[in-house]
This record gives sequence, structure tokens and C-alpha cells, in this order.
Amino acid sequence: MSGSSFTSIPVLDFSQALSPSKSTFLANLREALVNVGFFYLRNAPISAQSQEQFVEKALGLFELPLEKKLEIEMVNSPHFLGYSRLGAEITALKPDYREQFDFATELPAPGPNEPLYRNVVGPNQWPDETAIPGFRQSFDKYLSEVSSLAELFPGLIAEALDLPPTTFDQVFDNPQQHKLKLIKYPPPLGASNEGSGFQGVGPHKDSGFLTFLLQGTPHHGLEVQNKNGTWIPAPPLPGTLVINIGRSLEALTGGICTATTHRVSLRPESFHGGCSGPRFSFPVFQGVSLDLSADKISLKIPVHIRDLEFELESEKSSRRTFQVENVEAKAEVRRLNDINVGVFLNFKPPN
Ligand SMILES: O=C(O)CCC(=O)C(=O)O
Ligand SMILES: [Fe+2]
Repeated sequence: MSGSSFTSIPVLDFSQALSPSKSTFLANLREALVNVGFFYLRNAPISAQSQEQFVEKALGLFELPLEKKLEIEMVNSPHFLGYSRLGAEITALKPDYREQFDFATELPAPGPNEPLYRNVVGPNQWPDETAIPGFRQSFDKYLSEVSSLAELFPGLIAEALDLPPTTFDQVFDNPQQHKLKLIKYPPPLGASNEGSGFQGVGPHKDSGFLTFLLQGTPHHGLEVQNKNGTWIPAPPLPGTLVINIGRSLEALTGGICTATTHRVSLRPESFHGGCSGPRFSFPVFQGVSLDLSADKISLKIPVHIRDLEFELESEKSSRRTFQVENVEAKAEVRRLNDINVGVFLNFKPPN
């Protein structure tokens, strides 16, 4: 695939990462990181049972009466956690057509002497256990399994880039907060939605390190933009998660790993046949340390890895600042008000 913009999303097999075929896994991972920014993962160590139970409870949560959902509305939370009504979110200047609950690794709120930005971490707003018994238990189990998987990836990514496996250790807090968003995209309201381009969620890049997305229903609609500007479909493949790179990983690697723009388009044709109900999806956003700062990050990406990066002629001149022997990735944490992950990283090219 090197040398041209991608036209499909690669599928990686996690069982290879733990076997004598690990080098094949790492080669495929490297290709996906540098040229695509997205991949499907098969055979992830997530139990089918915990995934099914979580999805069942998540669907049940959306079915609660509105007043129960409003009991845990995000406006009540200083930590940007909780329920957001349909249409409450704007992406790329247009309203998104989705309803969502934001949850995260359960962590205590910061103390009074901690900096204000630490408020993005804090306890969840849990739904009433009597209204949806077992929700929290199934949520905790699924998030803990995805978190364990997520925590294996920084080492694998480092190895795929021919860096020491501990390269990214300094980038994470212990415990690290990860966010799990529950999303419902109702079927589009026909022609009246056309003005917004049937926008489920508008074009964006995620902010964190990696995102681990479970597409909960068979609808199509997730699309990934390649470097020619073409939207490549990423339909659900049974038994896979979709993993994509966030801006933090892109900044940390000086742009070698690509945070790729994606969107969810709610075209009516995606809601036919067996997909007549709403689309549900469940991304886990892998966070990075809130105290990450420029002086802590200085990666020496090997030249042969940097040379893999395919760039269109038109992009080359604007990004020539990266063409130095040792790329230094300088990251600066800003006010953490992005509800997905809460981290903005400012990349400064080397002097
Ligand atoms: O719903 C999806 O499939 C993707 C959602 C997404 O990209 C996001 O919430 O950041
Ligand atoms: Fe996203």
C-alpha cells in the first residue's frame, strides 16, 4: 500500500501479536499507523460475553424515559461526564444527529489544591441502578477489558516504529483515565436531514492516543478520509474493533503516525433491511497524562521509519519541517475541555 493513498482499511489479527508471527503483526501495524491511521482488529482479547452484556445494557440505557436520562445530564458534571441529548453537539459547524452518554474510568475528583484542568477527571454519573440493574457491572467489565487491550498498544506501536517498547511509558498516568462513550444515531428524518448532509457526527480527528470503537449494529455510515480527500467506508466487520489514531499519538510521533479525519454519515440507504432501527456505536478513547509537557517528550524516530510516510506532492513543502535527522515531538497540554478525551496537544516542529 506504500506509495499511494489508501482505498480500504486494513484488518490486523491480534492473535499474531502473541505468537511467532508477531513480526507480521508489527509490519501490518506499521503500515496502518503510517499510511492509514485506522485498522480493524480481529481476535482482540475481549470476551464475547462481556461485550454482548455491555451492548444489551447500553441499549437499555437509551430506552429509559427522558427524565431518567436527564438525572445524569452532562451539565451536572464538572468532569464532562453524563448524558447529552440528541442534537446537543456541534461538529464542523453543524449539529450532530446523535444522543450520547459519556462515561470514563472511575476516578476521584481532584483535590482543592490541584490545578483546575484536572477537573476533567472525576467520578461518573451512574444511572439509577433500580431503573437499569446491572448496567454499572457490565460497563465496568467491558471498559476494564478494553483498557487492558489499550494498554498493550503503546508497546506494540513503539516496536512497530523500531523504538524501545517502553518509549511511550512516560505518556500515561497511573491509573490512566479512558472514556467510553455510548452513542445512538436515530434513523434520519428523510429529506429534512439533507441540509446537514445526514451528519451523524461531522468530520473530525479524535484527540487521544488511540480509539477502540465497537460498532454495535450492522449499519454502514462510518467513513474515513484518505489523503486524496476520498471518503473510504469502514462498515462493521463481525468480531472486530475499529482502532484509530488520535492527535496525541500523531503529535508525539511528529506526524509519522496519522490521525485520520472520519465522520458518520446517516444516509437513508444505510438504514434499510436488517438495519431499520437506530445505529449504536461505543468508542473507548485512550487518554494520555494530563501533565504531559514538551520537555518530557523527545522521540528519535529512525530515518527508515520516517521515510515510509507517504505524502502527496502538494503536502510535502508544507511539512518539510519534519525532514530532520531526529524528529523531536514536542507536546504541550492545554486546557482540557474536549469531551472526547480532554487533551489538546500543540505540536511544534523542530527548530
Ligand atoms: O460512531 C462512530 O462509529 C464513530 C464515532 C466517532 O468517531 C467519535 O465519537 O469520535
Ligand atoms: Fe471519532
